Amino acid sequence: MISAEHISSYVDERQILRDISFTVQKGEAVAILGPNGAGKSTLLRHLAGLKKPDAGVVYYNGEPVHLLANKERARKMALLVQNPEVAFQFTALEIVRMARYPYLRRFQTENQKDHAIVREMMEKTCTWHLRDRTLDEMSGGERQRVFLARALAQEPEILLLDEPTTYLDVFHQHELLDLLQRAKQQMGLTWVAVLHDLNLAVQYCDRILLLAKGQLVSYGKPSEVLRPDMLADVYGVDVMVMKVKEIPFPQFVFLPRNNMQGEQN
Ligand SMILES: Nc1ncnc2c1ncn2[C@@H]1O[C@H](COP(=O)(O)OP(=O)(O)OP(=O)(O)O)[C@@H](O)[C@H]1O
Repeated sequence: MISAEHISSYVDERQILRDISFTVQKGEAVAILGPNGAGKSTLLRHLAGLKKPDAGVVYYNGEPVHLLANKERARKMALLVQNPEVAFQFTALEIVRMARYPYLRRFQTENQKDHAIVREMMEKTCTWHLRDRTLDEMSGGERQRVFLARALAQEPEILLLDEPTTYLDVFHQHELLDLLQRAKQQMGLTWVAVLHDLNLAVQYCDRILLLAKGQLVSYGKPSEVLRPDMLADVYGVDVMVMKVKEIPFPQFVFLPRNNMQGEQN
C-alpha cells in the first residue's frame, strides 16, 4: 500500500537517510523506533509526501506520493506532527473542522455529514467539551487530542503520527493507541507512528521499523526486531526482556550500562 523504495535524504551536504526500503500493507500498524536524531521524523515527512527524497521514491498504491495533488493526498493520508503550526486564537471546533476542507468543492460549505464526522471524532478523542476553547486555553495533552481529532476527521486511509503520545499521561497514551487500534480493526485504518516507548510499540504494533543513524537496522514483527542484542547496539543501553504472566506481550526494562558496577561499589 505504501512503500519506500531506496530513499535517501540530505540536509545541505549531510546525509540524513540512507537507501531505505520497506512496505506497509493496508490495515497494518507500524512503529518507527530509534534514538534521537536517527531520522524518524524525516522519514515520516517523506512518507507523507511533504518532502521529496533526494533519491528513491515513496509510492502510495503505486503512485509517487510527491506527485499527488494536495487535496487528493489529504483525502488519503493525514499527518499528525509534533507541534502543528496553527494560530492560537482558533477554537478546537474550528481546528477539527479544517479536516473537512479536502472534501469540499470551491465555495461549498460543510454538510450534515461533515458536521457529524467532526463531532464523532471529537467525542472519540474526548475533546467535544473543549470545542469553544482556543488552543492557548488548553493543556498540551488536550491540544494533542484536538489535533488527533482533526487527523481522524480527515478520514484518511493511512494516518502518520510523529510521537503522538508526547504530552499525554499514561491513561491518555493508552486511550489514543486503543482508539487507533479500533480504527484499524473496524475501518481498516493503516497507521505508522514514531514512538519512543518500546512497551507501547510491542503492545499495539504489527511491525516495527528500527532506524539508527539514518539507516534501516531492521523491519519486521516485534519479536524479530526487538531483540536485546539489537536494542543494546542501537540505544547503547542494556535491555532486559521480561514476561509478565498477566499480559500477552513482553516488557522491556532498560539498564544503564554501568548499573551492575554501581551496585557493587
Ligand atoms: N531542517 C533541518 N536542518 C538541519 N538539520 C536537520 C533538519 N531536519 C532534520 N535535521 C537533522 O536530521 C537528523 C534527523 O532528524 P529527525 O528529526 O528526522 O530525527 P528523529 O529521529 O526524528 O529525532 P528525535 O527522536 O530527536 O525527534 C538530525 O541530525 C537533525 O538534526
